[in-house]
Amino acid sequence: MGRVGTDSPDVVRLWSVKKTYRTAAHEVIALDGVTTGFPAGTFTAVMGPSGSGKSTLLQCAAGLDRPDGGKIVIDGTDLATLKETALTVLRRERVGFVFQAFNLVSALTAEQNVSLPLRLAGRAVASAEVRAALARVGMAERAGHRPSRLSGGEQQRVAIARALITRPAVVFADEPTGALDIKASREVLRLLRGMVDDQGQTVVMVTHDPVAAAYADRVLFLADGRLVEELNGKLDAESVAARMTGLERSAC
Ligand SMILES: Nc1ncnc2c1ncn2[C@@H]1O[C@H](COP(=O)(O)OP(=O)(O)OP(=O)(O)O)[C@@H](O)[C@H]1O
Repeated sequence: MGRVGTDSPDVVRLWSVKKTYRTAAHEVIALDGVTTGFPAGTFTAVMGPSGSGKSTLLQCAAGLDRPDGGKIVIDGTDLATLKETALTVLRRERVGFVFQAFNLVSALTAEQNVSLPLRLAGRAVASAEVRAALARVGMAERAGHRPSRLSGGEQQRVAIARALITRPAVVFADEPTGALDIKASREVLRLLRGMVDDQGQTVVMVTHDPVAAAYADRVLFLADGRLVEELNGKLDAESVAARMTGLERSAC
């Protein structure tokens, strides 16, 4: 595998990443030369107007989609050096995903959903480990429930336990609170924040919500496929919202 130098503190790094979608009628430049890194143990939010390339950035950075230019390194491995099977293995073992729609398997209990990534990776499933993962997200009592018997917030907490069970190098979350009410959203954001603070997890989250973004250590702003600004340090929802409004106005 194409391991590269590990002197970078970034768990994921992108250099001049480009992605163009071509249809018969037209072509869209979704990412137009994005260079950035996601340092270990940090929480990054990605924001930007609709169509600015946020999901494409996340898909490429997570190895779910291939860019057509530039370079992406996850946990020391240059993704361009991996064939599809090796890329699938890297995603399964080194990357955790949390989606807006939870994406739990409806026929499986919470406990079975959380153990699924271990089974897929051919690893031994220790029931105590799975129970501990559910306990960390406050779902120990509901381990035997199927998703249909859980609220949206509870399903997302199970999805977070599932994302963490393989001890991934990085967790990518695409609008993880997009389908939740305010209370459930806050619980999910507190969990993501806690994963970073308590376990040194690296989290990258796409969101439209300035309140959600303010839980992060840093906010990247995309416009027309380019990184146009970054906020760091002590973030508050008002300043994130003000920056977003500025970007949306200039996108009109
Ligand atoms: N599979 C695809 N085929 C063609 N064009 C696409 C495809 N996926 C995305 N695009 C286009 O690429 C651009 C970036 O899309 P992307 O979904 O990454 O933006 P986004 O910032 O996540 O948007 P939103 O906030 O609305 O989800 C948009 O113009 C979109 O229409």
